Amino acid sequence: MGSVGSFLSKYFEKESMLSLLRRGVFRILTVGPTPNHIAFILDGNRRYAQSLNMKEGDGHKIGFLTLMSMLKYCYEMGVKYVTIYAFSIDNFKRKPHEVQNLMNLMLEKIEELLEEESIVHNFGIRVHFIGNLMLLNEQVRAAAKKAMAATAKNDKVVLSICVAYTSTDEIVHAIQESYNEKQEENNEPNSNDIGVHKGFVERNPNDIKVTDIERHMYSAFAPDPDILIRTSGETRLSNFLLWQTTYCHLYSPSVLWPNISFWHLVWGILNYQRVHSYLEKKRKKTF
Ligand SMILES: CC(C)=CCC/C(C)=C/CC/C(C)=C/COP(=O)(O)OP(=O)(O)O
Repeated sequence: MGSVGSFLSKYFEKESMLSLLRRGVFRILTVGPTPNHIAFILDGNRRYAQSLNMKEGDGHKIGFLTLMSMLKYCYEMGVKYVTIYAFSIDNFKRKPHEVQNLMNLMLEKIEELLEEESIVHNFGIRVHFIGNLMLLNEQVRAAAKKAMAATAKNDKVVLSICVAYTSTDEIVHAIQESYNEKQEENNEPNSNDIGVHKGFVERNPNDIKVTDIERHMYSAFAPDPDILIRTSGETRLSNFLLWQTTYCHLYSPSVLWPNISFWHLVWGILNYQRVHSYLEKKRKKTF
């Protein structure tokens, strides 16, 4: 009992030291511009498991624990929005048993997120599931809806979990919704006049504008991400937030997702701060 007690006190001592160190680092970082929204592509979970001769699914389980730490770091430092790519529509093409295992893991973890001691309660997180939720099985869809409803009143920070998501699907969905809206507004079910234009010259009030499409994006409630972190050294966007990342800083450390650490996040933020004023000028089109 004594040794368990001393192990626990050493553990908590180390944890509070680390938390103190993190707070010190965040203090320094907040001298510069801090990101409001960070998006993550959690790449490399299977490769991590393979490299350690583990079962494939164990890589994803460890990946989930890594995600919990990363969320804690982000919210502790004042990031308001975090968006993660948890499962793309293309991932449905994986072997059926792998898709099933990932869905089971998702279900288990969504339920865990709603428990009393979870990170969701500790940080007052509002959870959004983003994507074509109709492609999910009944159980996962119901769990996702339950999590959204249970956290709907949380207003401190936001976690958007992209599942059954691709950016092109989101854009097509938003255009379709914009089109339906225009038809309703004009009460012209067969109007052939509705077009899409890029927003400079207003040709026709029936035209779908960029702002219409933006209002109908699944992610319309969040500002565009400031930083996108994709692990495993991949520099592709893989159909993730294509519409929202024009002025986003992309950081792709070579580390596999389960090995990403606090220091990678710090490095990503420092790099973002280095290019921040340039990105802002581009965003505001001041040169
Ligand atoms: C409820 C909730 C938030 C759950 C999230 C669980 C989680 C960690 C999902 C990651 C899924 C995924 C397909 C990651 C990419 O790694 P990969 O499988 O493509 O690995 P690879 O890049 O090595 O092939």
